[in-house]
Amino acid sequence: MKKKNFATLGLSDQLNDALIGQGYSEPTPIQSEAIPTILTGIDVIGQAQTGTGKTLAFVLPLLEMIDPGKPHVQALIVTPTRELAIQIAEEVNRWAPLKGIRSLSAYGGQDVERQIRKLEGAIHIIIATPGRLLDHIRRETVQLHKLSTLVLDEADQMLHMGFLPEVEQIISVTPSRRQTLLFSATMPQRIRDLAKAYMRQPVEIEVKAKRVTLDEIEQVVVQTTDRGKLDALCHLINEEKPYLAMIFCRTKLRATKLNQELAERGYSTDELHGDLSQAKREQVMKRFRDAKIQLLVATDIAARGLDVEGITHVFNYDIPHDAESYIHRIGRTGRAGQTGKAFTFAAPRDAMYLEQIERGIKMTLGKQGGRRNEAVAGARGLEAGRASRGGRGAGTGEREARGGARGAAALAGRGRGGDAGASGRADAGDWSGQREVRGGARGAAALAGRGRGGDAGGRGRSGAGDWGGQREPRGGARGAAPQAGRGGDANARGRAGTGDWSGQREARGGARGAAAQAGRGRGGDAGGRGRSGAGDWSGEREPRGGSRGAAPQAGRGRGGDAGGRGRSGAGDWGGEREARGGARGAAAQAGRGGDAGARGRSGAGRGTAAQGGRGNRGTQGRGGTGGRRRER
Ligand SMILES: Nc1ncnc2c1ncn2[C@@H]1O[C@H](COP(=O)(O)OP(=O)(O)OP(=O)(O)O)[C@@H](O)[C@H]1O
Repeated sequence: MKKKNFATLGLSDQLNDALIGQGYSEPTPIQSEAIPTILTGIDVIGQAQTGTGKTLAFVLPLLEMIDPGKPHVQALIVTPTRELAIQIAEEVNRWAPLKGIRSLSAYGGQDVERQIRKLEGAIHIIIATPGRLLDHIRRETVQLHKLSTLVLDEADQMLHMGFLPEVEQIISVTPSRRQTLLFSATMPQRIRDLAKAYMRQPVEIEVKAKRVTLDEIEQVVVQTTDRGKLDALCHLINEEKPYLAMIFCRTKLRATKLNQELAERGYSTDELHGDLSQAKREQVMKRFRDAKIQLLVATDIAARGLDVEGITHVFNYDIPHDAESYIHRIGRTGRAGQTGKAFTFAAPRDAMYLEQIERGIKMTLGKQGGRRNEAVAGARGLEAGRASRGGRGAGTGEREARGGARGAAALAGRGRGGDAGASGRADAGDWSGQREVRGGARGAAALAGRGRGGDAGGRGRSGAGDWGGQREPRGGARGAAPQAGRGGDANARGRAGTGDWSGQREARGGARGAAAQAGRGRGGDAGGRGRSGAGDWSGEREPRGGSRGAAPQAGRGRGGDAGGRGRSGAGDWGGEREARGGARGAAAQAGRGGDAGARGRSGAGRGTAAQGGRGNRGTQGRGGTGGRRRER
């Protein structure tokens, strides 16, 4: 069977080639279903889980349908927040110039005059928040009477009370024969019914999943008290050591206060909410995206749509008041096939909300006392392993070997990737950790075999993670594989060198930089090479972030885009204790890309150290896989 790519969905070779070049060799399920339907010109309500590629599902057909020869606004994308408008505008701008399409983003807090000046040339597509768009409509600086397609992203929120009047005003100045597209991860029935009043016989595309939330996100409720919350949060942060984390609060005031408290305790943190100036909002988002801050304390303003690579954890410091908010908040992690963890703090008086959330997501969440219940988590991992029959997980851990073999099996062999015709295979992660070797072989398999990497016909290979950690070598071989095999686009190779390390103390992040983005490639764009040398270092205490600098952007380009290579050297380092995160970089995104006919390969992380060779039998181990609010 011919492998699906974007051209088989009806997109031009030009866009298809560019997508492949950027590591998007295979459409996600929502893209496969929505793109051809949208191209026929009919109305669509599209629903799929968070982080599954809905943005490109509507952006790509829009770009295909716009005629750059016609000097008027043909497509409009409306989003609930400025951050989302900026993010989508960036996505549009990645591809629009290829087709000679000009776009404009219009959102509050930005200089109107500047926007108006930009509007003087022909603009084909506008990405906007409702308030600012209405401002332009009133000033008659934007005319929508020839609009062909209107997209409401996060449609359920846009049609909720807070936005509905503005959306109706916008709709009233567009042609009635326009195409209307609605997308969201959540679409309550009452909103669907309401939406139909603004649509013409819409086709409803819903990518069915077993659950509404992603399996890739481990969800835990932390039972606490209002007074105990801050300590419980800090305890979890210290224990979990997120790479990037989002912490959600109910109000702007509470977000500011929590941010201050965390800063006083020495955390790398900042806040995001609607009381900040636009310049500050943009600066915070940039610093967070660049991993210059580890924690982002936010209100629900940041709950929807934001796609920031590297968010490993979401903390609901204040419990969300409905299931939709919960789904979107936790959906900031576990995106595009990665794994993540979501902790929700619940005080006794939050019981009602918790019930509501559990009803909404149709599952009962695991509960913990103030401290994580190690045994429960450990057992869960093993259970998952058994159930999925992925690889094998030999765990001989003794205490708190939490998560243990989980990766080794949980998702092994499973993948999104590794689709039809491909073999999905992941070796197990052997480990014999003794204390808190948490995360263990996780990387070794967690996603290995999963897929995106090493898609049908391609190879996704990742070393296994053999290691015998002794004290808190957490994260261990994780990098060695998590996304390994992911990349390596058509005809390209996504390769990441290994992460050699012999960490000693808190050498956290380890070789991570060396590869974090390695092979990933924004860097080595079409025809080019993204290469970065290794990051040698031998930090001893808290050399956190490791060789990160050495490579962060290395090979970034989704792996070495079409025809190019994304390569990153290894990160050698020798820390001593808590060499956490270990070889992670060595592969974290390594190989991202590696699709059709390509190879995504990631070297292993040789662990020579005190903490055990976390690294992997790796080089060869095959993981593989075959393959309601207003804008604030
Ligand atoms: N075909 C693809 N192959 C690989 N990665 C993809 C593909 N399509 C999208 N992605 C990536 O997946 C990530 C999530 O996509 P996107 O932000 O569109 O998710 P979403 O479904 O809109 O999520 P949310 O519901 O949270 O808004 C992005 O980083 C995007 O670049």
